[in-house]
Amino acid sequence: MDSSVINTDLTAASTPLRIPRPSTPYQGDIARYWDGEARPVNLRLGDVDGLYHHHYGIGEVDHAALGDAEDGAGEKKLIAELHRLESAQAEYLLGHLGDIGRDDTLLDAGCGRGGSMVMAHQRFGCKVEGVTLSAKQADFANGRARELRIQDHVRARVCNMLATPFETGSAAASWNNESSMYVDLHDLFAEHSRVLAVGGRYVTITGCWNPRYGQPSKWVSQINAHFECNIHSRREYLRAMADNRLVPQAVVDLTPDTLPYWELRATSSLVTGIEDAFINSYKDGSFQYLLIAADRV
Ligand SMILES: C[S@@+](CC[C@H](N)C(=O)[O-])C[C@H]1O[C@@H](n2cnc3c(N)ncnc32)[C@H](O)[C@@H]1O
Ligand SMILES: CC(C)=CCC/C(C)=C/COP(=O)(O)OP(=O)(O)O
Ligand SMILES: [Mg+2]
Repeated sequence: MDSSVINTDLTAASTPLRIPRPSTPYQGDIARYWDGEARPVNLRLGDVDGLYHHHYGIGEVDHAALGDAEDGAGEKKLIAELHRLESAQAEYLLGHLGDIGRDDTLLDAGCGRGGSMVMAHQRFGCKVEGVTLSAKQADFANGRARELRIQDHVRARVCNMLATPFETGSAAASWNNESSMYVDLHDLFAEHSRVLAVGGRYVTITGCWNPRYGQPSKWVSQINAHFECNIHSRREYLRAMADNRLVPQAVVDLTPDTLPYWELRATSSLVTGIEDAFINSYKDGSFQYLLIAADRV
């Protein structure tokens, strides 16, 4: 059997999905990275309500909801608060997808453990197709969909987001939530542009380096090394979109909105060591947390 072939029948949810080989050695590294990922900062937050995210939070911290962090109850409240901010980030992204109907199909490019896919289905009642390089993540996301009995609407598959099996023009909207720093942006937006219907909406929330700073700062380099990713500049996003029939309708600098999340996270027992790089680079202006929503024209 050719293991590079992917099942392209989108209606056959119960058909076992054959796992494609990663296209490049780098993608093999990224698949292994996410297959092996089990950080408490992600799993314990997901355990709060069963929505498992691999992105960061936005919004004001509700200090009244936080107890004394020294005792166990305080730690639990802090985890719930970090999770609330991460879910608020996903809701904010979904709020930029436009009018989505129950019969529409959405694409989550780099879907992780599927938290945003579940939220999208719960919000719009539509189908959501996700792709990730990690078989462990896809299994996890599909397991959650089965537990929620929404497996006929929410499905993750192991697939390269630069070459998906989805039909041309089949998606009403698509997004990357903190997953575009693993791919070439021209290749990425060419594929979104192909899969999106004309008039469809593309949204990304991403960290990008700020061309006004000059070059990627040492903090940005540290984040790249930590996650084995390649953070692009804001300019690259806008240029690659323009080259692929994606016309920005909203560009929102979420940097001030994500800083409270990081400052709270830095006080928790779940720190991973990357907190200072985010806080310092957001504060020195070398790095930005951005939402871009674009129309496929
Ligand atoms: C930081 S996680 C974000 C997960 C998810 N978007 C979320 O918000 O929870 C990055 C994701 O991008 C995926 N990814 C990276 N490169 C990819 C590629 N070429 N094709 C498909 N998925 C990819 C990883 O497998 C991982 O699921
Ligand atoms: C904004 C940028 C540059 C993001 C890089 C991509 C990334 C690893 C996101 C968070 O994943 P995670 O939730 O698994 O990370 P953590 O364990 O730090 O919470
Ligand atoms: Mg996380």
